[in-house]
Amino acid sequence: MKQPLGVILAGGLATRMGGVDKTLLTVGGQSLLSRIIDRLEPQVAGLALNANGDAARFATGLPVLADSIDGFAGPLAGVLAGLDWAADQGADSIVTVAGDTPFFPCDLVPQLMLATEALPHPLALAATPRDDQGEGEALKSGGKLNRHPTFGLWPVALRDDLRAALEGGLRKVVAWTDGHGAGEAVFSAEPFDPFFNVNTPEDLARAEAIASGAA
Ligand SMILES: Nc1nc2c(ncn2[C@@H]2O[C@H](COP(=O)(O)OP(=O)(O)OP(=O)(O)O)[C@@H](O)[C@H]2O)c(=O)[nH]1
Repeated sequence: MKQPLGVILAGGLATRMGGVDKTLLTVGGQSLLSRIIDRLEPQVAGLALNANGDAARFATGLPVLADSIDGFAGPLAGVLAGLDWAADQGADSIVTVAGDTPFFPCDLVPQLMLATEALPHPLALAATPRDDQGEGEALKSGGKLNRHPTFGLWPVALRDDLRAALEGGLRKVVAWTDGHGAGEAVFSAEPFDPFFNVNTPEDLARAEAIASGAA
């Protein structure tokens, strides 16, 4: 399988953060966007940012992909924008990461690719053990997992299916991935959940503490 392209999802409204661009917030003196680029770039064949509105505000040099589905249809709209871009590039798949999640695993992409080896499509979501059970228990096959719908591997071959689903009103990511037999790549949630994301000012303070080694 070819190395996927990477797409950073930053197309949401960030209402809990007062409508600011969360990717431009800084943690440890570095913007979330720059942290995410540093972590994702070595794992993918090329990168783009999914965001709506004026693209110039990001000033990263990355292509900025706007949603093609009207009315803030959620992260799947960003996945679709990424798949359309990837099709133009002649790529087979993309990996998405959320633009408000600065500590995602450095082996995200290879683990997602491994999780789809025996599947008809390169389609998988990242997951971590649920909080209410021990890590060892959850990592055993059949353990209960939290899936992270913005961290996935998505096949270009399913983009027309995804567009039709979105145009039909589908918004829930796992409803679509479950319908296509998506795999799961399971990551440790210790010492903290690597998919912890910054939704509120309190989350930003926690991210600062993690980055400084205090949490
Ligand atoms: N392209 C796109 N991405 C979205 C949309 N809504 C949310 N996202 C992205 O999906 C991820 C999870 O988003 P949410 O936490 O639901 O929304 P948010 O905008 O981050 O924050 P809230 O408005 O406070 O819920 C983030 O990476 C968002 O940028 C959308 O309508 N379009």
